[in-house]
Amino acid sequence: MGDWTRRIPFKVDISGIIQIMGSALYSRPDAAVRELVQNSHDAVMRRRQTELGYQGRIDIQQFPDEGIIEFRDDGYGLSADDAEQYLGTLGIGLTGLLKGEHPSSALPKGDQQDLIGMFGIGLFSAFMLAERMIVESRRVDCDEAIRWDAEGGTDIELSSWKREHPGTTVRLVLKPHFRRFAEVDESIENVLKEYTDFLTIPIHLNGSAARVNVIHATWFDPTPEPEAIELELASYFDETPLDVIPVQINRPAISGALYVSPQRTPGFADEAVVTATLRRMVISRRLRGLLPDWASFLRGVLELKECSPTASREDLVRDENFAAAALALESHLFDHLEQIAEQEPARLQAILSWHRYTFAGSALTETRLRSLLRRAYQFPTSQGLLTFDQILERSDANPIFELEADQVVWYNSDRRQEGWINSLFADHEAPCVHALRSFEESLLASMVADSGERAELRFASPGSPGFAAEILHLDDMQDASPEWADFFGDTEAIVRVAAFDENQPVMAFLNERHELMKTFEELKKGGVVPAGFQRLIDRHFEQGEQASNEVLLNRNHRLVARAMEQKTNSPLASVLRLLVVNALRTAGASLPSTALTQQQGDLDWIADCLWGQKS
Ligand SMILES: Nc1ncnc2c1ncn2[C@@H]1O[C@H](COP(=O)(O)OP(=O)(O)OP(=O)(O)O)[C@@H](O)[C@H]1O
Repeated sequence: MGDWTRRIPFKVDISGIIQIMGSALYSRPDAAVRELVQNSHDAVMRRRQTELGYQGRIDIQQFPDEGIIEFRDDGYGLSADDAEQYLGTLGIGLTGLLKGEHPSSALPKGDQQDLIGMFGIGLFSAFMLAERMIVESRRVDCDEAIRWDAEGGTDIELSSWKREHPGTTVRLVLKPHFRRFAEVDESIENVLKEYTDFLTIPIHLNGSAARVNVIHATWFDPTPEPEAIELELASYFDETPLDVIPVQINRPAISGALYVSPQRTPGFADEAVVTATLRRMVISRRLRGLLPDWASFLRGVLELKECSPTASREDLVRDENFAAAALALESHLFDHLEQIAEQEPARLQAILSWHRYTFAGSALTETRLRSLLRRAYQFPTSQGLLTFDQILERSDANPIFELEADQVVWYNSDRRQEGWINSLFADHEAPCVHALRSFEESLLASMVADSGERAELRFASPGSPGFAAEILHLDDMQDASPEWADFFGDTEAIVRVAAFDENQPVMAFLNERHELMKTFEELKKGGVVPAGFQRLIDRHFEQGEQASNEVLLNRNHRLVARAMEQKTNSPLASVLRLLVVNALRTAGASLPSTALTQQQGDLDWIADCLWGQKS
């Protein structure tokens, strides 16, 4: 056989496609209810555009005995041609053409923007629930009505029909295992509440005078009352907003409202969850990825006019319009928060303290958030709660001691030292920040780094430059000699000597990193350390700062002075070591077991010297 070429057309297996539409495109069978309501909505909207004073309504009627459910509207209706062209053509709907979504559309894109449909496939979702679908319709400008009758995949029967008023009735003869949609009110009510609450067209179930979709959705109005938004959000989401953020963005067009949830989210790995609507039809109640990661405490409803739904209308397409909406929302949120930082700082502080961990954690990577937090996030300090800007203002470095830094920010990270550090800083203009909660130390470090090269963060401990001179007013501090350092070795503390208040022999300073390391070692002894925990610890120590407790011996104290004049094997040296161990333990340090054994040895040695060796 020679070479050959043949042009073949793409082929479509209609019944196969309909089968897929009915089983795999939508994640839930009740999506068909939404699609049919949406078609009625569009028909009513079209008629509203042509007839002044016409309101329109949608009726859903269940016939439990027959296993039938009907969707009725008094909207624009269909002519015989419309029905032939659009009802049975997969992929083309008049709605999409009217909106200019389809390539063959004659209309400029942008007209008819109140209509929801666009793909020309939604009607077929009915075959998820139904084995047969009958559409009866009369177009507003036609005298004759039509009847369109189809079973999934077979030929469609189109015939003339009688109908008094314009509008459309879609009748579904349900598959046996979906008969509940004809029998149970709630099965329909729940779907309607989930998707259609915000539609402006009233929907009535089984002839009831009350509409099923009742939400006013003030937040979609062009100039809504803030109080009304707050009340409606509270009733819709069933929680009290801590702060309401109305959203009216023109480009890209987004409207709605967000609010700060009073629920503390478990961690900042969580995402904000918003209800997204398109032409007021709910697309998703858990839309992710739209709000910035740090805004996980936000909830709300947003109409995203320029975003596109996926074909199943269960999510939004992550395209450039979605990205633009996300960007605009982030900027809107910042503008809002920055505005309340200016106008109502107390309110912002209340929000920050409620969602402290989320804000502080996220501000580590978000510079704009961090600069907002500088003005609003309150750190506990030796002078009470202060924002970073207030801390920096009070932390001017003393030019006599500091050549390299304009500001020195002191911090303590160990809760047990809070009172002790406060007493040391009591007569200082500079506060000491107690960075006690997780992230606060890193947040503080990032804020100091943001303040320029001439701002420094220092640990409030004698090992830090300037601490002894500036804070303790000690200008003679020295390291203990190697012999003495070795003598105190088992305490694992760095020992220094200086002259201070003669009644206080020893000062002890805890180092939180050291203490953490000890806890970690204990854990290790007890068994395997979980990998995640190990990584956390490693990261914590990566910052590479010293990790030792510190002790200052007072050379003004009689006993210390005498002891240090002698050798380390003198009984007085052992007394001194007992004082050091005691000071560390009083401060809350965890000491190695060798130091505790040594304490017993020291006591025995002192007793031997006083009273002679035990016989
Ligand atoms: N109740 C109705 N009244 C008038 N026309 C209707 C009605 N239901 C369907 N149609 C017509 O049938 C077409 C196809 O409907 P279908 O639901 O398949 O697609 P669509 O609504 O256009 O788009 P999508 O797939 O995005 O929902 C519609 O565009 C509309 O012209």
